Amino acid sequence: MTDFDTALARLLAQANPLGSEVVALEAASGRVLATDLKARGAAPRTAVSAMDGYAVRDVDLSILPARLPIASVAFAGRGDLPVLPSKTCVRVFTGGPVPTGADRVVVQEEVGRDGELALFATAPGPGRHIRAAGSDFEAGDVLLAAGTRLGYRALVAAAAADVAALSVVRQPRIVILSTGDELAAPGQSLETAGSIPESVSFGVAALVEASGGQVLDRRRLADAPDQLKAAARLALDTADVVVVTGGASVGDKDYARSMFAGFGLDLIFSKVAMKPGKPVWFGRAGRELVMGLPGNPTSAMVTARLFLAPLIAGLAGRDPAERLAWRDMILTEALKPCGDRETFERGRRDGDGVAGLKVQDSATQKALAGADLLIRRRPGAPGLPPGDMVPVLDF
Ligand SMILES: Nc1nc2c(c(=O)[nH]1)N[C@H]1C(S)=C(S)[C@@H](COP(=O)(O)OP(=O)(O)OC[C@H]3O[C@@H](n4cnc5c(N)ncnc54)[C@H](O)[C@@H]3O)O[C@H]1N2
Ligand code: MOO
Repeated sequence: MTDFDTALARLLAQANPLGSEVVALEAASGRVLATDLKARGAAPRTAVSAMDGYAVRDVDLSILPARLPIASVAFAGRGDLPVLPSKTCVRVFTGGPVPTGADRVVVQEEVGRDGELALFATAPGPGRHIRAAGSDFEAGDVLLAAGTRLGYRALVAAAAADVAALSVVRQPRIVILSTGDELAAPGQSLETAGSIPESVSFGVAALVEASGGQVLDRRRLADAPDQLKAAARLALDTADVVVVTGGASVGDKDYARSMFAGFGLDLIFSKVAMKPGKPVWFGRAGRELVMGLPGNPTSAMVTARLFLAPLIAGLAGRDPAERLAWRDMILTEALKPCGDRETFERGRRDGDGVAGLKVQDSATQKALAGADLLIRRRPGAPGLPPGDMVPVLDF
């Protein structure tokens, strides 16, 4: 049996970004840049006005009041640079090009009008209201470095670089195989004696997607070795990571590992000294990674959260450590002593603190829904009173 930290270290050694691919900007949300993103052009390309008003030379306002004819109008989108003849002004709007020679834009609230004449009665304030060409960025500037996750703010910068497509880390493709004769599609289990709704793959798929992966396929499989082998072959042909649920333990029909044996499965760890989730295993079959999750739903989700989420994040080019951000939180209720296996107790937020759930059964599905935190407990740790600090992870 491998201890938890060793298993995690071995897993993280495999959690490296996959290759890159080019995607349209529209499809880039949440992806990770594979290369630096440089601006095609400067922003702004010419000096533009920051306000609606009148572009003027200071010398033309040296005697006040001043009356200046409006030489032309510059809305945002005007393609040529306006000319500012001496002793005139140019009517400008926010984002419109400011003529060369203009010292400032006087905001329109400070300017009167008499037909095509603009009337300047008072000295303008200190603001010039001009955004210089290239003041945001110059052509060729790196706007986003390789490794940047394209969240909603970064996407604005990416679009501003004036590119239509981006080189991003390839999204890991995942196939989930749920094994067990007893499994039925939700909505159909009551119709067959002995069957139960297959629940785990729904949680695993959502966790994979939240971690940056793409679920290609999800299959329910009976405990029939030939069928399992065929499904393993198909999954390895299409996926980067195959996740198998159930059949991880020592039962007579626990085939999860053996179904990959013919495809060169090399185990990286198998059985971890943790509770719940002891039967979790991880390996490589050729270029593909395979993870076996225990069938008990809470065990499956705890191990998926602790091992699968950082693995997918790392393959997707994200920092796996983001998915392992343990922090200390105050206990609001006492905790019992920990047994001899490292334990990931399910907890819930309780005000600013955390309380362990009453139900700690690894098969529970109802209590799982309310378990928003994991509390990490070292083997042999003593019971703890309310007020003590414990390490927690968002679950
Ligand atoms: N003699 C031993 N028995 C067991 C051991 C052991 O070490 N020695 N380990 C126990 C532990 S710990 C766990 S966890 C379970 C996990 O075993 P498996 O991975 O082989 O899981 P199954 O036997 O296939 O299923 C366990 C349980 O979960 C239900 N299940 C399975 N898949 C799903 C699914 N996709 N959706 C919903 N429910 C599922 C299944 O019906 C079983 O009730 O083994 C212990 N036994
Ligand atoms: O350790 Mo199992 O994964 O709890 O029931």
